[in-house]
Amino acid sequence: MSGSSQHWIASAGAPLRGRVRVPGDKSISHRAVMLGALADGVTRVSGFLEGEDTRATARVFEQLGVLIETPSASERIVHGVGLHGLRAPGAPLDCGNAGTGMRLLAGVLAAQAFDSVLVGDASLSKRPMKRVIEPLERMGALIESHDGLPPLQVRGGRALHGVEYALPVASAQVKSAILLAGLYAQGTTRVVEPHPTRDYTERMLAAFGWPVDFSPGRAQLEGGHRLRATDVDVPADFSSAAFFLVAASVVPGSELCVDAVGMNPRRTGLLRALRAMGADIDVRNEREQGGEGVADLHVRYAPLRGIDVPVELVPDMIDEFPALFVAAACAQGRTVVRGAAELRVKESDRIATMAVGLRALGARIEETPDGAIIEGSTLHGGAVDSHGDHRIAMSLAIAAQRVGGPVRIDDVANVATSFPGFVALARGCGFGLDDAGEPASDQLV
Ligand SMILES: O=C(O)C1=C[C@@H](OP(=O)(O)O)[C@@H](O)[C@H](O)C1
Ligand SMILES: C=C(OP(=O)(O)O)C(=O)O
Repeated sequence: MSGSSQHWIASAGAPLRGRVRVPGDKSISHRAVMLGALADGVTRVSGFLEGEDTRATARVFEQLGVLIETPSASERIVHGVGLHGLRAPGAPLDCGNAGTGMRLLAGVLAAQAFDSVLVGDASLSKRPMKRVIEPLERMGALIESHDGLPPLQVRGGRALHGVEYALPVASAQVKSAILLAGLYAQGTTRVVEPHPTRDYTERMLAAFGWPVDFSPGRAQLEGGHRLRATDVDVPADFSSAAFFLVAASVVPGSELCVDAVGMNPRRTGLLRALRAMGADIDVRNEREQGGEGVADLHVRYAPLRGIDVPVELVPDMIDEFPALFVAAACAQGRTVVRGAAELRVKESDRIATMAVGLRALGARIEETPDGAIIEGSTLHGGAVDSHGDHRIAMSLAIAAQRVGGPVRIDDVANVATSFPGFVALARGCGFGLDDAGEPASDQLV
């Protein structure tokens, strides 16, 4: 996807107003397809994210012999084949741009009777996979890679055994890969994390009837049970809501409500950080949806001030740093981010791409190995590149709402991986944002 010629022209629009509903949670959508496929019975998923990442995961399970129906947009009916019912694929399994897809699938496939190959796009092909290969091999798996990078050749027919594994980095993807392999392992699989991470795999396994013992920072299960199909109602993705929370906080005169957002505490670190910066965000109408807390987030413009982002918040807002960097650039004073080296191995090196992008718009920002120091600045127009990273593209579009002149944002097609419909939703509430689309072939020189 990286290198697409699709670009946006963004500029300050109107104050942001109205109510928006962002698409379904990406993490939960991936897992709903995976567990639905491995369950006995039929799982109906509503609120499924129609993003390229989650569609890639659904296609992979179709290649593995699972029937997945799409009765309407954002709905899937997954005809589970049971834990041992997947079929050998006839071709490599393409995870697209999704680290979550590839890493969790590595855990599932390591335990199958057949060989498989996991591939991804140019960005995913540069992302570290040793972090899943190492613990899975300790469980008895055999996975070949290109020095820790995809493609992954996952060998089948291996008998797995449980392990106790202390994660070197806080990663829900690695934790989940180990737990999914643990479903097939002899004995107990136990994972301990350096900081608690999102617990969707644990919660969803429990909802599918698998006994899991978990609390923040640890999870444990035994092999040898069954998953029983259950319906999954996916809440709106906090990470997608984040762009609107920051945009309305930094555009004077804004007042916006983001409806029915998933509020899992392992996801809402940005809310705590923005409030510490002085943001005016009310959490209203808290309720449950499909076993997850959701709420309507009412946000009004407020002048922000810089903060030292507490290191313990980092895993709870890991995907929200590009947006936080924009809030920091629009704030009064200095914001310091540390303990976030993981940002360097996402869809792009998010510290470097945001530093280059914001600097091109006049921000004063200094990279550090594990974060950045950002001074509140007056932003101006310019040309920036998202490097094919969806969260960078959307964050720079927010920054553009605060500038005098237009901002050209290149390489934005990847936004469809996590947030299809972003441009229309953003324009609908006041963003100045034009989707310039792919140039016609006769315009290409
Ligand atoms: O488990 C998940 O669904 C995810 C975990 C996080 O990755 P890491 O596990 O690499 O931190 C996050 O960045 C990603 O967008 C989704
Ligand atoms: C890092 C992300 O996703 P993934 O790891 O699944 O590619 C993200 O969506 O910001």
